Amino acid sequence: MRRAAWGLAAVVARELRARTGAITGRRVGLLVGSGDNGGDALWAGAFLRRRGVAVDAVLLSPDRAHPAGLAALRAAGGRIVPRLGEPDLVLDGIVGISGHGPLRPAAAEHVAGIGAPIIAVDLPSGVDPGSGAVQGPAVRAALTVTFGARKPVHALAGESCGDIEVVDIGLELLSPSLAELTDAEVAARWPVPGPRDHKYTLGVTGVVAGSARYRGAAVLAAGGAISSKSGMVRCFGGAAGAVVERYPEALVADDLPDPGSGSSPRVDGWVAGPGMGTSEQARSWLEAVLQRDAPTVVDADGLTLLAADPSLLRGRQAPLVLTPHDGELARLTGEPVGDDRIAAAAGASRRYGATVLLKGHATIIASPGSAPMVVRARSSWAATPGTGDILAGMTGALLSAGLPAREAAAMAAHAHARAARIAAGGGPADGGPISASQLLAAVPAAIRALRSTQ
Ligand SMILES: NC(=O)C1=CN([C@@H]2O[C@H](COP(=O)(O)OP(=O)(O)OC[C@H]3O[C@@H](n4cnc5c(N)ncnc54)[C@H](OP(=O)(O)O)[C@@H]3O)[C@@H](O)[C@H]2O)[C@@H](O)CC1
Ligand SMILES: Nc1ncnc2c1ncn2[C@@H]1O[C@H](COP(=O)(O)OP(=O)(O)O)[C@@H](O)[C@H]1O
Repeated sequence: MRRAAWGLAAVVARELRARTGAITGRRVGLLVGSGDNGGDALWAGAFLRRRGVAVDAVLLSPDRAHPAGLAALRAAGGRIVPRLGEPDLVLDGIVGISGHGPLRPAAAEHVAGIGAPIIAVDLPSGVDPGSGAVQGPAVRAALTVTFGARKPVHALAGESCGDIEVVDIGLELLSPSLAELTDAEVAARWPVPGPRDHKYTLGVTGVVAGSARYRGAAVLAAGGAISSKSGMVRCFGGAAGAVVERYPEALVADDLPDPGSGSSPRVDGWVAGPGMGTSEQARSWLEAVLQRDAPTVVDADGLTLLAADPSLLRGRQAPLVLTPHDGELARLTGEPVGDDRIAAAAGASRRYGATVLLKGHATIIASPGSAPMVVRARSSWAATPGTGDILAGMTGALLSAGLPAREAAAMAAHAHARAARIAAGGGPADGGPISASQLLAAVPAAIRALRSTQ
């Protein structure tokens, strides 16, 4: 605990200097709960006293405050107070990762009275450690300091956690229960043509998308596939004309050829659903795609059709990726997504025997038999119509290149989020509004940026 608290105190001292220009003479308030999390805050307070910081602590359960931490703070000249005055920074040591439920009323009252930035110890108290859900009063931190490794809550509740800082405590940690690819890992797996490659060797992507009503969805899905890698893209459906107008490189047809006809063109991975509607025609196209022995992404209207008739998957063996938003996941499972998005995605994954990519600010990827993965968007500018159609195309392009379903989904979401940030012109100020077309135009730049990390 002392090693963790030492690291925590070092971060607090750094933040004090960055935010106020000094350490000595500044004021730090501690909100201290009954567990080890409170102990970390108390010990950190004791270390900060040695650097000339005035430290006041509110004990939310005075009888159960960590005895050694409390003794150390008192010995170092820290004060126990009924309320925090006007500190420069506050440490939230109310509850740690064994906490549950929103802040209790007394803690909530103290938190509501704080005007200073809050540094959360391990996680912002009141946020559910497993799901990241905020179901009542909770701390909203400027910075969260955690120990040893990030935990799922840090990805799932990014807005409550603020920036995340991991303090090394020299322990051999178990592998995280929620995996996340780094930029370099995505870049290393991205399909890149070599000297012996040609237009067929990186995989042909088939896109069944669009209708008279949703012409744009076909253009965006095809564009997502075309922009993600070299290799051929074939588009089928009621908006094929719109696709080829925008992308002369796409091979298009109004109908899906019968696989038994002999004239069926080669396709190594499919995308089915964006904008294709839920007509009888759309259903029969989805059925035809799902009967083929090639990896497939089902998105949008394809998910609605699948939810209405799961027997469309009968006999299917080839890899399948489903890319629902919350509404579509609810259709697939028959119940609302709820607060535990990992459990919801994992449940659908088991039910359909598929990799499920549940879209959102934290996108969850659940695959049968594997640890769930998360992709953090780090910006919310992608929340605009048509961006999901692009993601479906990108995922299909990676599947057709031969990547396993779970990796293809996580890599596509990772590059998609990067493209959104590039298009928004981010930086510390987070940029400004984008349309789906602008996100699509930034996909090659996102891949270049990822590859430059290698
Ligand atoms: N330019 C084009 O051509 C474009 C064409 N597009 C195409 O349009 C077709 C319809 O797609 P769609 O997703 O808009 O409608 P649909 O599946 O009926 O569900 C919508 C309902 O679900 C719910 N909902 C809950 N959570 C949600 C969430 N996180 N994100 C979104 N919705 C959420 C919400 O209900 P609520 O919870 O508000 O009651 C909402 O009313 C599809 O083929 C798509 O490809 C679009 O891509 C846009 C660009
Ligand atoms: N608040 C948000 N923050 C970050 N990304 C978001 C947010 N809301 C949606 N997205 C992303 O935008 C895309 C929206 O997809 P979707 O809902 O299918 O839209 P559409 O059907 O209009 O294409 C997904 O990639 C999703 O992860």
